[in-house]
Amino acid sequence: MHSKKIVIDVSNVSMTYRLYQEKVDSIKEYFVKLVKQELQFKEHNALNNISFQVAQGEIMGVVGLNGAGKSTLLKIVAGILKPSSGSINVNGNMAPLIELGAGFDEHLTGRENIYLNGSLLGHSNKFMRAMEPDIIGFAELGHFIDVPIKNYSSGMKARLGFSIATCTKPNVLIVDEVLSVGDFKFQQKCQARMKELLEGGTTVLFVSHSLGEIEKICDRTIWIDKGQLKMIGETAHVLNKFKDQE
Ligand SMILES: Nc1ncnc2c1ncn2[C@@H]1O[C@H](COP(=O)(O)OP(=O)(O)OP(=O)(O)O)[C@@H](O)[C@H]1O
Repeated sequence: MHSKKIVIDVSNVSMTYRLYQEKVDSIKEYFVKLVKQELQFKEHNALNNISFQVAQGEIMGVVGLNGAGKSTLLKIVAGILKPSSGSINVNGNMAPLIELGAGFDEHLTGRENIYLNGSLLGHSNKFMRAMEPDIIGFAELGHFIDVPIKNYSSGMKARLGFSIATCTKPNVLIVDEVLSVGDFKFQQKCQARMKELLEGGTTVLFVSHSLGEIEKICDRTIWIDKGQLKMIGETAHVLNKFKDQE
């Protein structure tokens, strides 16, 4: 393990959210209170000094009870959230399969959003033009591809998001419960595509509540408990301890 290249390096990461206590009735009132520093908030420590490394080709699972901090951790690794302290280093091109379609513009059509989302993922227009037929075909949106996204169901949005995020073979995949996207037929397609991506050395960080799924695919697993890294190690061992605690 130690001789392998480190692809994900998380070092002393902490995350504190501010939970505002007061109810403000308008944006104006919010800004007035903000400027006067009258907004009361409580701080919530969602992650506390987390450090771990994932080596090239390793599939790392993340387990923990509701609210433990798993999604926060994934969003930080994916660069969607900035940690309050600590650092993250990711080596390689990453496809975050979390909050699928979060970067979509509701007023643009599915086809236009392919280009928008592609550029957010760092792809050129020319590249996205080449990928467009495959993306549209996989998402199975039919004529809806030229309809503004605001008319899509949440499943349709997620299908397009998944299709765009996986149109290239990334070497780092960040996955949050993505296998529950869409209906069961689409889930099977997602699983097949995930399997393809996993073959051939992709490094993965994978959050799931399905311990069976984690056991099936993860080499090592991290257990997050109330924002703390409770345990990291070989999957079967960590899952046994995790189940014992519940
Ligand atoms: N934007 C936010 N603002 C304030 N608090 C937040 C925010 N996002 C998450 N939290 C809080 O941080 C903690 C960790 O949340 P997170 O979503 O990371 O947990 P999780 O382990 O992914 O949970 P679940 O299994 O339920 O999805 C929770 O207590 C949650 O309420």
